Amino acid sequence: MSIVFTNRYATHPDDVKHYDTDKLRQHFLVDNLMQPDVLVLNYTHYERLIVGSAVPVKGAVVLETVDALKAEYFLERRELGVINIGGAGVVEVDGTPYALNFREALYVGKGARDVRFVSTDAANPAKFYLNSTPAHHQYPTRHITMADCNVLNMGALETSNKRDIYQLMIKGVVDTCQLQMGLTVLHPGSVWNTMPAHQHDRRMEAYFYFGLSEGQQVCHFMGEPQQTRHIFVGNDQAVVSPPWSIHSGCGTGSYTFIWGMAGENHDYNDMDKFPASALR
Ligand SMILES: O=C[C@H](O)[C@@H](O)CC(=O)C(=O)O
Ligand SMILES: [Zn+2]
Repeated sequence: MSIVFTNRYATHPDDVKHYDTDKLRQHFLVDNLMQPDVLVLNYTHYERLIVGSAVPVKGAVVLETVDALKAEYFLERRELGVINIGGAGVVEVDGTPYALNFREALYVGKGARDVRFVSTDAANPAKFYLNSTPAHHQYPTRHITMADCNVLNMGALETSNKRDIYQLMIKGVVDTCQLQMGLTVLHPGSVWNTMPAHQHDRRMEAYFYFGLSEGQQVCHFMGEPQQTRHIFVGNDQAVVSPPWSIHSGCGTGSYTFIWGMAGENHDYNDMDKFPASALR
C-alpha cells in the first residue's frame, strides 16, 4: 500500500472571482480519490478537514500518520468519518472489526491508534470515503446504518430535485466534535441537489459525487451567491466548498453524493438559503 497526500490552502472570494476553469479545478476539485491500495489524504486548510479514501484490494489499507500531522498516530488529535460506497468491507479499530456494507458509516473517535480497512471480497472491493477533522474530545466509535440515521425527504419531481438526505453523522444520531456527514440520494429523474442553494459561513463542506453512469457528469455550482462559478465533476470526484460558497449541483444523469461538514456548530438547519432568483 502507498500514501498519496496533497495540501490545499484556503482561498479568498475576491481572489477566486478571477480564477479561470483550470485554476478553479486546481483549488477546489478533488480528482484523486478511490485509487486501489492507496491511502489518499487531501489536507484542506478549511477547518483542516481531510478528504480521503481507502480501497483495499491486495491487502489492508492502514490509516498511517503522515509527517504533515506531526502526530504519533493519525487520530491522536483527530476524529474520522468513514462511509462505504463499494462492496462489503471491514474497518478494524484497535483490533475491533466493524463490518460496513454499502452506504454504511463508521465514526471513529479521537485516540484510536490502529485503524485499517479491509475488503471482504477483493473482486468487489469496499470503497471507503474518508473525512477527518481536528478533535479535542474522545467520543465513542460508532457504526451507523441507513436504519439508524435521520432521513429528510426533500424537493419534488416537478422541480427535478426530489431527494432523500440520510443524515448519518448528525447531532442526535452520533456524538462528534465537529464532523457531520451524510448521503443524499436523488430519485430517478431528479438531477438537482441543494436547490434552493445555501451558504453557512460557520462551516466548510465537501461534496463527493458517485454512482454516475459512464460519461455522465455533475455540474457543481460554487462561489458567493452573487458571483457563481461552476465545475464539471466526474464519478468518484469531490469538490471542496469554502465557508463563503454556495454548493449545489445539477447532473446530466442520476447520482448520489456524500456531504461532510466541519466548523463552528452542529446545527445542520442554520444555513442561509438563496432562492434561484437571488443567484448570479
Ligand atoms: O449543509 C447541508 C448540505 O449542504 C447538504 O446536506 C445538502 C443536501 O444534501 C441537499 O440539499 O441535497
Ligand atoms: Zn451546506
